[in-house]
Amino acid sequence: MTVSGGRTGPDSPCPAAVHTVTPAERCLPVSLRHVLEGELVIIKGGLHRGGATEAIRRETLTVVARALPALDPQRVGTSLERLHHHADIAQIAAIRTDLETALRPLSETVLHDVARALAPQDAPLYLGGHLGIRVMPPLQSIERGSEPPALEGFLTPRDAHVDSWFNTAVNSVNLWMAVGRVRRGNGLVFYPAAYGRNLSRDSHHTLTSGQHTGPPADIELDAGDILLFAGDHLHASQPNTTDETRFAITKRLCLGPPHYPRHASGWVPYQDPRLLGTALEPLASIRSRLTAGGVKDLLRTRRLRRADRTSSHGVRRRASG
Ligand SMILES: O=C(O)CCC(=O)C(=O)O
Ligand SMILES: [Fe+2]
Repeated sequence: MTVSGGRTGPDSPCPAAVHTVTPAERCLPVSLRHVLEGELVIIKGGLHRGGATEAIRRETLTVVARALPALDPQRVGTSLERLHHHADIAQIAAIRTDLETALRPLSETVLHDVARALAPQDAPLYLGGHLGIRVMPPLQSIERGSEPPALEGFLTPRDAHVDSWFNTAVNSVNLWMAVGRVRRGNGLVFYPAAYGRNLSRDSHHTLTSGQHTGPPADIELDAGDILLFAGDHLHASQPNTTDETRFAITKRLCLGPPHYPRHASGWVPYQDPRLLGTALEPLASIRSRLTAGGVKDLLRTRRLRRADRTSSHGVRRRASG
């Protein structure tokens, strides 16, 4: 693991507080309270537990083979990092979308496994429904103007932001799992000096310029490492200037019941895993639903359903009339 900073601006390199832990058989010695206080934690090889890294890569290769039937599987081999040599940006976008379905069960299993190994903490854990499949090809392999819109942070880089500006709880911890290796030039950067500060953003939910954030720190990971960070750490994708496609998966959990910011643009549920597999399972996400964000989301969904029904009625009437 390497942490370095000072890529831009006049600030001197900022040593991010990074703590590396090696997982023991059943337990991960990590304080999520410290993570929420700003510590960045790398669980070395955390995704290798139960063979998850290999299983994810295998499943991904199956999806790639299905999406690119003309491609000789030998040519991709096991090297997902070379995906951009075989597929253009539209094909990579389609593969990424397919992976959202193909990798969902495995990612859930990993989240539950990591959460079990992290317990006990000083508050119960709530597990997020979010799944981020982040496949980022080198920028130079993307023809200008051909990037699919609305995939910032998932296919193309996302500028500096904190996660609760989107749909995440303010007390959520991001499990950023490196499926392939992450190097300087294709990973994430953090602005540790900005943590906990009141930051302003634009309508695109990214940081407005001119605010003091201190120097960025970037982090290198080996395939299979899991980086834990507070979602409200200011962070950004590094535009991929390497010659490798970078692949990470994100899941999230909360320490204690989720708290949503008032001005979030969306909402995701978090489940109480203690209720899963019991008669109370239907109530597992109640703590997140009975919040202002959850109620707003319910009303929004109802409105959309009603609008959908009205327009399909209209279509039927028009069609039959
Ligand atoms: O992987 C990336 O480049 C963006 C990740 C991110 O913003 C997140 O996981 O919250
Ligand atoms: Fe983020």
